[in-house]
Amino acid sequence: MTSVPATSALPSVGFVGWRGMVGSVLMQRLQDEGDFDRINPIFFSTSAAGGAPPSFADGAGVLQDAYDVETLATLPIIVTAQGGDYTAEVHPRLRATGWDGLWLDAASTLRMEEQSVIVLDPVNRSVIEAGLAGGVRDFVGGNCTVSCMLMGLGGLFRNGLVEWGTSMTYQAASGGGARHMRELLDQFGALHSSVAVNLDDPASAILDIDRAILAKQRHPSLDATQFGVPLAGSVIPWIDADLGNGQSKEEWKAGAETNKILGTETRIPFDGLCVRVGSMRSHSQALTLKLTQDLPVDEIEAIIAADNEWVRVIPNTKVDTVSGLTPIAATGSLEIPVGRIRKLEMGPEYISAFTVGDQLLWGAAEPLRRMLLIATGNL
Ligand SMILES: NC(=O)C1=CN([C@@H]2O[C@H](COP(=O)(O)OP(=O)(O)OC[C@H]3O[C@@H](n4cnc5c(N)ncnc54)[C@H](OP(=O)(O)O)[C@@H]3O)[C@@H](O)[C@H]2O)C=CC1
Ligand SMILES: N[C@@H](CC(=O)OP(=O)(O)O)C(=O)O
Repeated sequence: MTSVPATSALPSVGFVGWRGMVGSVLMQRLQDEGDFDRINPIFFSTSAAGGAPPSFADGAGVLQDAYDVETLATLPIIVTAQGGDYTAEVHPRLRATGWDGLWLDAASTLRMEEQSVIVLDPVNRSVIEAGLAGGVRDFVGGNCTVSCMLMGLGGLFRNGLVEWGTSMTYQAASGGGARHMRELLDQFGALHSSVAVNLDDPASAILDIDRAILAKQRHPSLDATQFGVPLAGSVIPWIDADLGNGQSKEEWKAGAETNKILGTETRIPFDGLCVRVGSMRSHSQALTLKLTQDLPVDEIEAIIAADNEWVRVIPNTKVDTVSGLTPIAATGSLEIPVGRIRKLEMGPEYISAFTVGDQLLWGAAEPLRRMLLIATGNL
């Protein structure tokens, strides 16, 4: 066991996975909001124990070994964005030592365990409070697509207005992590390079360019290690594991997690298709909802807009939609735009909606950051 510097009266919080995609965004949010002034951070690493702490953490000690459960067990709170394999390996060993600290996690491993709560406090603060009061010690961020959807459309769900729903997602490369983003950019670069000369010549034939791009996309030299197949200039209509029943795990999470977060007594059927697209960051989704009532569109919009301070209803016009309802518009912002709200031909209770959310903010880092604040009495 390594001794952890106990330099302050502030609660000590161990951070694992702070340099990954979710971890980096979490670190940025903690800095932006001055949250490091409220805690004593201890940084862990799975790959560089003994190394220098991150440059933003003034006075923090050297990196601790993220697999050393004795050291982890000295802390009252651990926040991890390291990933599911890490959680599966370390969490049971740590609990087996008798540790009863709070484990805050971005990975899906523990989400559906009976003794865990999925955190999204603007939507389920009461579930979180009940969990804390009832002795729950594992608090897990939800699936990014589910959390962003509920931040946008929670008003309809929480008012009992959704009979069932289906979502068709357009999920960004960053959903896979830091290495996936790099791979997508490398692919774009390689594709561009393969036709750069022709592109510079306005007289070149577009079909020649098209053929050359397709040849490059299909060529084994185009690195697709992370996604398995090329994503640049394509889409991949499968995300996460194959459950063997025709459904992907990402699709299963939509129904399972939505209902767990909401704490529904009667399950709301929610299902759809999850698709990886070549956007960099922010997940989009097109929704069809069957409402329990025939409400006018302006009333539906008002219910959505009133649910929390981050949701923004985008008027259903072309000009507002193309400027305000895209990953480029949503990225880097905590605002969740919801638009394309209209009645569908199937009947007056059927509506469409489209929403985009920065899946690294409300979809991952922000619910964990806020749970840390709740746990330390700061929210
Ligand atoms: N990406 C997303 O949108 C979302 C992810 N999640 C979940 O959060 C967890 C973490 O995901 P994510 O942050 O995307 O994963 P990343 O792959 O970006 O990071 C995970 C770990 O990989 C290690 N790593 C190795 N090489 C690199 C590198 N070049 N750059 C950065 N880190 C590297 C780091 O560990 P070390 O420093 O110890 O070497 C890091 O903590 C997963 O369980 C994921 O399912 C949840 C919601 C959304
Ligand atoms: N699966 C999501 C990101 C993610 O990590 O989800 P989860 O935390 O549910 O495994 C995506 O690839 O876009």
